[in-house]
Amino acid sequence: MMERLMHRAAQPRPKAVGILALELYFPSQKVLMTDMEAADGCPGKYTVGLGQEAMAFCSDREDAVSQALTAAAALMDKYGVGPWEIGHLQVATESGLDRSKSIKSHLMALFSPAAPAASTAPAAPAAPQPPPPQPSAQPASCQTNAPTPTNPTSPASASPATGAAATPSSTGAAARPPPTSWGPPAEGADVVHACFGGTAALLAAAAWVESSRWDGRLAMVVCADVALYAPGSAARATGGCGAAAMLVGPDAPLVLDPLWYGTHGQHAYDFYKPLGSLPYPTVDGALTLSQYLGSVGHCAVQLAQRLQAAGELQPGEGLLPHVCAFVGHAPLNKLLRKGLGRLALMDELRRREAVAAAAAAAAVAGTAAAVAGQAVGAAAGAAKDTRLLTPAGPQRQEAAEAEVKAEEGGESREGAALEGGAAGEWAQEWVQEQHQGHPSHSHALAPHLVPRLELDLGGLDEFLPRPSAGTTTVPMAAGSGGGCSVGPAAAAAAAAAAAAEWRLSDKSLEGALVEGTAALWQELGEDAAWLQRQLGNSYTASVWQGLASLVWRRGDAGLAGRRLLLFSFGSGTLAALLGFVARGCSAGSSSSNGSSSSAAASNVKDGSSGCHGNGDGAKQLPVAGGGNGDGPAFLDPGPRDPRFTLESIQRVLDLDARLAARVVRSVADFNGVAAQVEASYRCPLPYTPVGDLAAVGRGVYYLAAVDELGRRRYERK
Ligand SMILES: CC(=O)CC(=O)SCCNC(=O)CCNC(=O)[C@H](O)C(C)(C)COP(=O)(O)OP(=O)(O)OC[C@H]1O[C@@H](n2cnc3c(N)ncnc32)[C@H](O)[C@@H]1OP(=O)(O)O
Repeated sequence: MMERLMHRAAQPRPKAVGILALELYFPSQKVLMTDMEAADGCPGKYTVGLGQEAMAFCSDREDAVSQALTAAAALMDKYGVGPWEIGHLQVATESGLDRSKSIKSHLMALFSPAAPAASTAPAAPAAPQPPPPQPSAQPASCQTNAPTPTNPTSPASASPATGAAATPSSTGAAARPPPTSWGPPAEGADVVHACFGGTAALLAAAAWVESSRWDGRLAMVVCADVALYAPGSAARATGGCGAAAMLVGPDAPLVLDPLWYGTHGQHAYDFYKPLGSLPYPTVDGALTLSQYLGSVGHCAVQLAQRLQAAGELQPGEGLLPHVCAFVGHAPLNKLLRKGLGRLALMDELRRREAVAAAAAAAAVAGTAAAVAGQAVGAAAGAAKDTRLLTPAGPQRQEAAEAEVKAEEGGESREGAALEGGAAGEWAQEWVQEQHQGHPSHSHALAPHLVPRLELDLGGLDEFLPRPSAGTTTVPMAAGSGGGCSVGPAAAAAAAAAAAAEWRLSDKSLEGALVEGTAALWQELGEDAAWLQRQLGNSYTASVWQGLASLVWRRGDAGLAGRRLLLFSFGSGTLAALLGFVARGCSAGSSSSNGSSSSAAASNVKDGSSGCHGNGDGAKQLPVAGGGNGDGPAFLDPGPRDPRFTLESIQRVLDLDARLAARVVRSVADFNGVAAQVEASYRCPLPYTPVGDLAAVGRGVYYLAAVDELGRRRYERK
């Protein structure tokens, strides 16, 4: 037994684990924000103030279960993936309908070896138990029905599942033949943590693929939610709904970079769903916003520290010049823009810290040589790569002078020692593997994106290092006044935490950051936010809708070889900044920077590669970062399964057509449908949904009935 385990441990581990395939589902109906503004008498508030265009909504025919079923089934259809290929299934939601029975258990109907499910009817019932007590008053829109037959097959469920939402094998690839025996993906379960659940599920799926328990199959992650807020509440216009399904496995076109990972967790009652008979959350709107933006800061600090410990980021170097896109959880578009502004602020803080630390060290050493060397080196690196928020006045002058001096002195940051630090040896291995032996990845990758910005950052200097070593006075969080004396390590941690939340409630700084990063937003944020603006919030699925939007708009040519930064947030609070590296088939990114590698070229002559269609069989390497010339090359041949490439994801998404097919409903219609959904939470059993089936597209799962024992039956149209 031990030998067998050791043998498995010695086998090569899966590489480049990440997202292989991505599919979305959003319902066919939407309400326009301009119409909601007119109805609420607040022109401009939802379109300009929140930055939204439209909100997707659904009737009581659809819920988190039906949407999860639709997205998962459509993914398998369109990518030609057989149920036997999936060995692990995670589901994320915050719109659960049952406190015990998981959504995953409903999805298992798709993995029956006997037959794929067109209907998810419950099996023959056990001896009926007395139904739980129900509210005596039956809402006007409730409809009772006769007890549901035990194993019904409706005409709809017998029809093939095709249509707008699910076109079988859109990638043109057939599912691999089933093995003689296979088991359903029993591993994995529902994950609940507000909107962060999808990311937690994705990380768990990736961890399974990377673990010694991996059986060689793929993992699937499904995120589904309905965001509906109480009528008349400030949050009403920030609803939405939808689902995302992803396949996770090795040799992915969107690789989860284990180094690019910064997290934050905190207890807060900003948004939650206490037990009750309504679908609405309890929201402290202002607190949700500060939790979100504070989490951006905390995650950025953590991520930068991790990268610096692994030698991937120099002191003073910012995160944003290393990424080609920013994708975020999007309750409202304006918040995403503020999030990007906050990231830019964190980069600026790092830059100033490095300048101040070097100056403090030089002051302590008291030598002119130290001033010329360390201070100038750090300042120059920072000034060169992180000009997101160019300081005003004397500091700007100082930074500019330092940059010039460094360039004159031929300072090279490539020579910086690689620190193992907390990231440890595995991190260095990853760096070596991915970056062809270049330990540092510190080129200014996207300096052309960096805007000049005049900002009053008064008070920021309080956070910067002082010449004295040892005991330090740590400034407290914004506006709190005095500080306290602590040791250096604790001081550093406290200063980092305080910096992450620096002037969080300052609306004028917030506005200035949004304005100052307007051009950066167009470059990094707009492509991902494009879809989210048109759908509204769909909680766990939101951030993956952003990723889909980015792939749809940029495709292989605009993403291959580049890194994107994804911010996931869930109230309560958990958050993460994650880096993905896009691996493509096109030579676009490499031809723009002129880099190639014969070693990598020989790797792709393998006929099984998903990236062999570029003429001479010798694929040019994509390059990390913005592709402006001198970034280190990734040493891999790109995705290997032709079903799973950036191009196939883009083709499957087909977002223009799907968005165009949606139907605009009036605010009155939306309110009527939402009232039915609310009523369905209080209806006695058995219950038949009242929502119009004509609004359910072909290939879409819907709720057919709820029986007298509360068992829900879904069918596919
Ligand atoms: C829910 C999750 O998914 C988890 C999270 O991420 S939590 C983070 C986001 N929180 C939520 O989505 C909670 C649900 N939503 C809400 O509670 C509320 O919609 C909200 C708190 C986001 C806003 O509610 P509000 O108090 O009515 O908004 P209010 O602050 O008055 O106006 C919003 C913006 O529109 C602007 N605005 C207001 N009226 C305007 C008008 N007529 N024209 C143009 N702009 C206008 C305001 O100036 C404000 O802009 P800034 O924030 O940039 O200053």
